[in-house]
Amino acid sequence: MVLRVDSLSHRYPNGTTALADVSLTVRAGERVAVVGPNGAGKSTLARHLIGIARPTSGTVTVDGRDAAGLEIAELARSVGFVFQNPDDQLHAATVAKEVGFGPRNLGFPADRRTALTQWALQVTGLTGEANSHPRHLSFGERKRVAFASVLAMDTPIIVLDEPTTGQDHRSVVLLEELVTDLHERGKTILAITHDTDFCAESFDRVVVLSEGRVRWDGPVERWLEGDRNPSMSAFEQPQMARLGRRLGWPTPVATVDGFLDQLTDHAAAR
Ligand SMILES: Nc1ncnc2c1ncn2[C@@H]1O[C@H](COP(=O)(O)OP(=O)(O)OP(=O)(O)O)[C@@H](O)[C@H]1O
Repeated sequence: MVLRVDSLSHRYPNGTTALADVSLTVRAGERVAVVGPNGAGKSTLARHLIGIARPTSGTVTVDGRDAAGLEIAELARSVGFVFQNPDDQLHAATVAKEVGFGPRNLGFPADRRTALTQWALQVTGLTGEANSHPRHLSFGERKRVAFASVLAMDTPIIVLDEPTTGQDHRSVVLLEELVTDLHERGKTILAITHDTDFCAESFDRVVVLSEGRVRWDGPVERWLEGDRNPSMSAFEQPQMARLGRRLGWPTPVATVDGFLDQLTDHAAAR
Protein backbone atom coordinates (compact mmCIF):
# COMPACT_ATOMS: atom_id res chain seq x y z
CA MET A 1 0.00 0.00 0.00
CA VAL A 2 1.80 3.10 -1.14
CA LEU A 3 -0.78 5.66 -0.02
CA ARG A 4 -3.21 5.17 2.79
CA VAL A 5 -5.74 7.72 3.98
CA ASP A 6 -7.55 6.67 7.15
CA SER A 7 -10.66 8.46 8.43
CA LEU A 8 -9.19 11.80 7.32
CA SER A 9 -11.10 14.95 8.25
CA HIS A 10 -10.00 18.50 7.54
CA ARG A 11 -11.62 21.62 8.93
CA TYR A 12 -10.23 25.02 7.87
CA PRO A 13 -9.82 27.72 10.53
CA ASN A 14 -12.98 29.47 9.25
CA GLY A 15 -14.98 26.37 10.17
CA THR A 16 -15.39 24.90 6.64
CA THR A 17 -15.20 21.11 6.72
CA ALA A 18 -13.40 20.23 3.47
CA LEU A 19 -12.92 16.51 4.20
CA ALA A 20 -15.07 14.32 6.42
CA ASP A 21 -13.93 10.82 7.32
CA VAL A 22 -12.20 10.05 4.01
CA SER A 23 -10.58 6.62 3.72
CA LEU A 24 -8.67 5.54 0.64
CA THR A 25 -5.85 3.15 -0.17
CA VAL A 26 -3.74 3.26 -3.31
CA ARG A 27 -1.44 0.41 -4.27
CA ALA A 28 1.93 0.89 -5.98
CA GLY A 29 1.54 1.29 -9.72
CA GLU A 30 -2.15 2.24 -9.68
CA ARG A 31 -3.58 5.03 -11.83
CA VAL A 32 -6.32 6.75 -9.86
CA ALA A 33 -8.46 9.69 -10.97
CA VAL A 34 -10.09 11.73 -8.19
CA VAL A 35 -13.15 13.48 -9.53
CA GLY A 36 -15.90 15.59 -8.01
CA PRO A 37 -17.67 18.93 -8.26
CA ASN A 38 -16.07 22.27 -7.30
CA GLY A 39 -15.49 22.47 -3.57
CA ALA A 40 -15.62 18.67 -3.10
CA GLY A 41 -12.32 18.63 -1.22
CA LYS A 42 -10.05 17.26 -3.98
CA SER A 43 -7.26 19.84 -3.66
CA THR A 44 -7.43 19.66 0.14
CA LEU A 45 -6.91 15.89 -0.11
CA ALA A 46 -3.94 16.43 -2.44
CA ARG A 47 -2.40 18.92 0.04
CA HIS A 48 -2.48 16.20 2.69
CA LEU A 49 -0.63 13.81 0.39
CA ILE A 50 2.28 16.26 0.11
CA GLY A 51 2.23 17.23 3.76
CA ILE A 52 1.25 20.90 3.36
CA ALA A 53 -2.02 20.33 5.23
CA ARG A 54 -2.35 18.67 8.62
CA PRO A 55 -5.33 16.43 9.49
CA THR A 56 -7.95 17.72 11.91
CA SER A 57 -8.34 14.01 12.60
CA GLY A 58 -7.28 10.79 10.90
CA THR A 59 -3.99 9.89 9.23
CA VAL A 60 -2.25 9.93 5.86
CA THR A 61 0.47 7.34 5.33
CA VAL A 62 2.93 7.46 2.44
CA ASP A 63 5.03 4.34 1.93
CA GLY A 64 4.16 3.28 5.47
CA ARG A 65 5.24 6.60 7.04
CA ASP A 66 2.84 9.05 8.65
CA ALA A 67 2.87 12.15 6.39
CA ALA A 68 2.16 14.45 9.33
CA GLY A 69 5.39 13.33 10.99
CA LEU A 70 7.58 14.01 7.94
CA GLU A 71 9.26 17.20 6.77
CA ILE A 72 7.78 18.45 3.47
CA ALA A 73 11.23 18.09 1.87
CA GLU A 74 11.41 14.46 2.99
CA LEU A 75 7.94 13.70 1.63
CA ALA A 76 8.94 15.35 -1.67
CA ARG A 77 11.28 12.40 -2.32
CA SER A 78 8.23 10.13 -2.47
CA VAL A 79 5.42 12.32 -3.80
CA GLY A 80 5.76 14.77 -6.70
CA PHE A 81 2.93 17.28 -6.94
CA VAL A 82 2.00 19.24 -10.06
CA PHE A 83 -0.06 22.24 -8.98
CA GLN A 84 -3.23 23.27 -10.80
CA ASN A 85 -1.67 26.70 -11.38
CA PRO A 86 1.91 26.34 -12.71
CA ASP A 87 2.80 29.82 -11.48
CA ASP A 88 2.64 28.44 -7.93
CA GLN A 89 5.73 26.36 -8.61
CA LEU A 90 7.86 28.04 -11.32
CA HIS A 91 10.68 30.29 -10.13
CA ALA A 92 13.83 29.79 -12.27
CA ALA A 93 15.05 31.96 -15.17
CA THR A 94 15.02 29.19 -17.79
CA VAL A 95 12.97 26.08 -18.40
CA ALA A 96 16.08 23.87 -18.13
CA LYS A 97 17.08 25.44 -14.78
CA GLU A 98 13.52 25.04 -13.52
CA VAL A 99 13.42 21.36 -14.47
CA GLY A 100 16.95 20.78 -13.14
CA PHE A 101 16.21 22.44 -9.79
CA GLY A 102 14.39 19.47 -8.18
CA PRO A 103 17.01 16.78 -8.88
CA ARG A 104 19.77 19.21 -7.79
CA ASN A 105 17.88 19.99 -4.58
CA LEU A 106 17.47 16.28 -3.89
CA GLY A 107 21.25 15.87 -4.18
CA PHE A 108 21.24 13.56 -7.22
CA PRO A 109 24.67 13.12 -8.86
CA ALA A 110 25.33 15.25 -11.96
CA ASP A 111 24.92 12.48 -14.55
CA ARG A 112 21.56 11.38 -13.11
CA ARG A 113 20.44 15.03 -12.91
CA THR A 114 21.32 15.63 -16.55
CA ALA A 115 19.66 12.41 -17.73
CA LEU A 116 16.46 13.09 -15.77
CA THR A 117 16.28 16.73 -16.90
CA GLN A 118 16.72 15.83 -20.56
CA TRP A 119 14.19 13.00 -20.31
CA ALA A 120 11.61 15.21 -18.54
CA LEU A 121 12.00 17.96 -21.17
CA GLN A 122 11.72 15.46 -23.99
CA VAL A 123 8.59 13.61 -22.78
CA THR A 124 6.78 16.87 -22.11
CA GLY A 125 7.67 18.22 -25.57
CA LEU A 126 9.80 21.05 -24.15
CA THR A 127 13.30 20.28 -25.41
CA GLY A 128 13.06 23.20 -27.84
CA GLU A 129 12.14 25.57 -24.99
CA ALA A 130 15.01 24.60 -22.66
CA ASN A 131 16.50 28.12 -22.74
CA SER A 132 13.21 30.03 -22.67
CA HIS A 133 12.08 31.96 -19.61
CA PRO A 134 9.05 30.13 -18.16
CA ARG A 135 7.16 33.44 -17.89
CA HIS A 136 7.45 33.89 -21.66
CA LEU A 137 5.61 30.64 -22.32
CA SER A 138 1.87 30.14 -22.63
CA PHE A 139 -0.22 28.87 -19.70
CA GLY A 140 -0.40 25.38 -21.26
CA GLU A 141 3.36 25.32 -21.82
CA ARG A 142 4.02 26.53 -18.26
CA LYS A 143 1.86 23.65 -17.01
CA ARG A 144 4.08 21.26 -18.93
CA VAL A 145 7.19 22.89 -17.41
CA ALA A 146 5.66 22.31 -13.96
CA PHE A 147 5.00 18.68 -14.88
CA ALA A 148 8.54 18.25 -16.25
CA SER A 149 10.04 19.71 -13.08
CA VAL A 150 8.19 17.09 -11.03
CA LEU A 151 9.09 14.24 -13.41
CA ALA A 152 12.78 15.14 -13.10
CA MET A 153 12.58 14.42 -9.36
CA ASP A 154 11.86 10.78 -10.21
CA THR A 155 9.41 10.25 -7.35
CA PRO A 156 7.56 6.92 -7.16
CA ILE A 157 4.24 8.75 -6.67
CA ILE A 158 3.02 11.59 -8.89
CA VAL A 159 -0.03 13.69 -8.05
CA LEU A 160 -1.46 15.91 -10.78
CA ASP A 161 -4.00 18.66 -10.09
CA GLU A 162 -6.16 19.29 -13.20
CA PRO A 163 -3.38 18.43 -15.69
CA THR A 164 -5.49 18.83 -18.87
CA THR A 165 -6.73 22.35 -18.09
CA GLY A 166 -5.43 24.81 -20.69
CA GLN A 167 -3.84 22.06 -22.82
CA ASP A 168 -4.53 21.86 -26.56
CA HIS A 169 -5.51 18.56 -28.14
CA ARG A 170 -1.92 17.59 -29.05
CA SER A 171 -0.74 18.26 -25.51
CA VAL A 172 -3.60 16.22 -24.01
CA VAL A 173 -2.62 13.27 -26.23
CA LEU A 174 1.00 13.76 -25.10
CA LEU A 175 -0.19 13.76 -21.50
CA GLU A 176 -2.20 10.56 -21.99
CA GLU A 177 0.85 8.86 -23.53
CA LEU A 178 2.99 10.14 -20.68
CA VAL A 179 0.65 8.71 -18.02
CA THR A 180 0.81 5.35 -19.82
CA ASP A 181 4.61 5.56 -20.02
CA LEU A 182 4.90 6.45 -16.31
CA HIS A 183 2.55 3.59 -15.45
CA GLU A 184 4.77 1.19 -17.41
CA ARG A 185 7.75 2.51 -15.44
CA GLY A 186 5.91 1.43 -12.26
CA LYS A 187 4.94 4.92 -11.02
CA THR A 188 1.81 5.46 -8.95
CA ILE A 189 -0.29 8.24 -10.47
CA LEU A 190 -3.14 10.10 -8.88
CA ALA A 191 -4.85 12.89 -10.82
CA ILE A 192 -7.50 15.34 -9.79
CA THR A 193 -9.52 16.03 -12.91
CA HIS A 194 -12.87 17.06 -14.36
CA ASP A 195 -11.97 15.60 -17.75
CA THR A 196 -13.89 12.34 -18.28
CA ASP A 197 -12.17 11.61 -21.62
CA PHE A 198 -8.81 11.82 -19.82
CA CYS A 199 -10.15 9.53 -17.05
CA ALA A 200 -11.34 6.98 -19.61
CA GLU A 201 -8.12 6.99 -21.64
CA SER A 202 -5.53 7.05 -18.88
CA PHE A 203 -6.85 5.75 -15.54
CA ASP A 204 -7.89 2.39 -14.09
CA ARG A 205 -9.78 3.56 -11.05
CA VAL A 206 -12.01 6.50 -10.18
CA VAL A 207 -12.69 7.95 -6.73
CA VAL A 208 -15.65 10.32 -6.59
CA LEU A 209 -15.52 12.96 -3.86
CA SER A 210 -18.39 15.23 -3.02
CA GLU A 211 -18.93 17.47 -0.01
CA GLY A 212 -15.75 16.12 1.52
CA ARG A 213 -16.77 12.46 1.39
CA VAL A 214 -15.90 9.52 -0.86
CA ARG A 215 -19.14 8.75 -2.72
CA TRP A 216 -17.83 6.08 -5.08
CA ASP A 217 -14.60 4.17 -5.65
CA GLY A 218 -14.09 1.55 -8.35
CA PRO A 219 -12.90 0.66 -11.86
CA VAL A 220 -13.19 3.41 -14.46
CA GLU A 221 -15.28 1.25 -16.83
CA ARG A 222 -17.93 0.70 -14.16
CA TRP A 223 -18.03 4.38 -13.27
CA LEU A 224 -18.61 5.27 -16.91
CA GLU A 225 -21.68 3.03 -17.12
CA GLY A 226 -23.62 6.24 -16.55
CA ASP A 227 -27.24 5.25 -15.98
CA ARG A 228 -26.24 2.29 -13.83
CA ASN A 229 -24.07 4.50 -11.66
CA PRO A 230 -25.72 7.61 -10.18
CA SER A 231 -22.33 9.10 -9.20
CA MET A 232 -21.60 9.52 -12.94
CA SER A 233 -24.74 11.56 -13.57
CA ALA A 234 -23.09 14.86 -12.60
CA PHE A 235 -20.36 14.36 -15.22
CA GLU A 236 -20.34 14.50 -18.98
CA GLN A 237 -19.90 11.06 -20.54
CA PRO A 238 -16.69 10.61 -22.57
CA GLN A 239 -17.20 11.34 -26.27
CA MET A 240 -16.71 7.69 -27.25
CA ALA A 241 -19.39 6.62 -24.73
CA ARG A 242 -21.86 9.13 -26.19
CA LEU A 243 -21.10 7.97 -29.71
CA GLY A 244 -21.53 4.30 -28.73
CA ARG A 245 -24.91 5.10 -27.19
CA ARG A 246 -26.06 7.04 -30.25
CA LEU A 247 -25.19 3.96 -32.32
CA GLY A 248 -27.32 1.85 -29.97
CA TRP A 249 -24.46 -0.35 -28.79
CA PRO A 250 -25.51 -2.32 -25.70
CA THR A 251 -22.01 -2.56 -24.15
CA PRO A 252 -20.63 0.74 -22.81
CA VAL A 253 -17.46 1.94 -24.47
CA ALA A 254 -15.32 4.84 -23.29
CA THR A 255 -11.95 4.92 -25.05
CA VAL A 256 -10.92 5.35 -28.68
CA ASP A 257 -9.36 1.86 -28.69
CA GLY A 258 -12.50 0.36 -27.10
CA PHE A 259 -14.63 2.10 -29.70
CA LEU A 260 -12.51 0.76 -32.57
CA ASP A 261 -12.65 -2.78 -31.11
CA GLN A 262 -16.44 -2.68 -30.95
CA LEU A 263 -16.64 -1.21 -34.43
CA THR A 264 -14.54 -4.11 -35.73
CA ASP A 265 -16.77 -6.62 -33.88
CA HIS A 266 -19.94 -5.04 -35.31
CA ALA A 267 -18.49 -5.06 -38.84
CA ALA A 268 -17.45 -8.73 -38.48
CA ALA A 269 -20.94 -9.67 -37.23
CA ARG A 270 -22.63 -8.28 -40.36
N1 LIG B 1 -7.87 28.01 2.77
C1 LIG B 1 -9.16 27.73 2.91
N2 LIG B 1 -9.87 28.30 3.92
C2 LIG B 1 -11.16 28.02 4.08
N3 LIG B 1 -11.87 27.19 3.29
C3 LIG B 1 -11.23 26.62 2.26
C4 LIG B 1 -9.84 26.86 2.01
N4 LIG B 1 -9.47 26.16 0.92
C5 LIG B 1 -10.57 25.51 0.50
N5 LIG B 1 -11.62 25.77 1.30
C6 LIG B 1 -12.97 25.22 1.22
O1 LIG B 1 -12.88 23.82 1.39
C7 LIG B 1 -13.77 23.15 0.50
C8 LIG B 1 -12.98 22.19 -0.37
O2 LIG B 1 -12.12 22.97 -1.21
P1 LIG B 1 -11.11 22.27 -2.24
O3 LIG B 1 -10.32 23.38 -2.87
O4 LIG B 1 -10.37 21.20 -1.55
O5 LIG B 1 -12.14 21.64 -3.29
P2 LIG B 1 -11.89 21.10 -4.77
O6 LIG B 1 -12.69 19.85 -4.87
O7 LIG B 1 -10.43 21.00 -5.04
O8 LIG B 1 -12.56 22.24 -5.65
P3 LIG B 1 -12.26 22.74 -7.17
O9 LIG B 1 -12.77 21.66 -8.10
O10 LIG B 1 -13.09 23.98 -7.26
O11 LIG B 1 -10.78 23.01 -7.28
C9 LIG B 1 -14.52 24.23 -0.25
O12 LIG B 1 -15.73 24.48 0.42
C10 LIG B 1 -13.60 25.43 -0.14
O13 LIG B 1 -14.32 26.63 -0.19
